[in-house]
Amino acid sequence: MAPEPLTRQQTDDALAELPGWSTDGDSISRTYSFAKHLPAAAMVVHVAAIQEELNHHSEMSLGYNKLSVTVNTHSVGGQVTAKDIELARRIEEIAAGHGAS
Ligand SMILES: C[C@H](O)[C@H](O)[C@H]1CNC2=NC(N)=NC(=O)C2=N1
Repeated sequence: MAPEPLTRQQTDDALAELPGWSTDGDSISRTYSFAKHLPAAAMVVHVAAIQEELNHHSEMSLGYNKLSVTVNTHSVGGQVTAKDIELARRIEEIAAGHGAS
């Protein structure tokens, strides 16, 4: 069953518990910074593994020492759902271990 889209208020409330994450109303995103490139690249692989586990996938953009993650739920036409919040929480759990800030 497709997840229900969150209201903007529900999204804002959820993001209040996820510092650094923001929304434009259509997706949620965060950019992480690293001391150098390889830790950023390693986090991409770790996030990809989590995404496969959840069967929910973000857009990731890797720079020299930055990783940007943006996610919404395709199955409801590109809106924010609890699946996106769950993925963000899971990414937050591993971020510090990769030296991300
Ligand atoms: C068939 C498969 O379950 C779907 O395509 C999954 C895969 N990953 C997904 N990721 C995201 N972000 N939204 C989806 O609706 C989605 N659906």
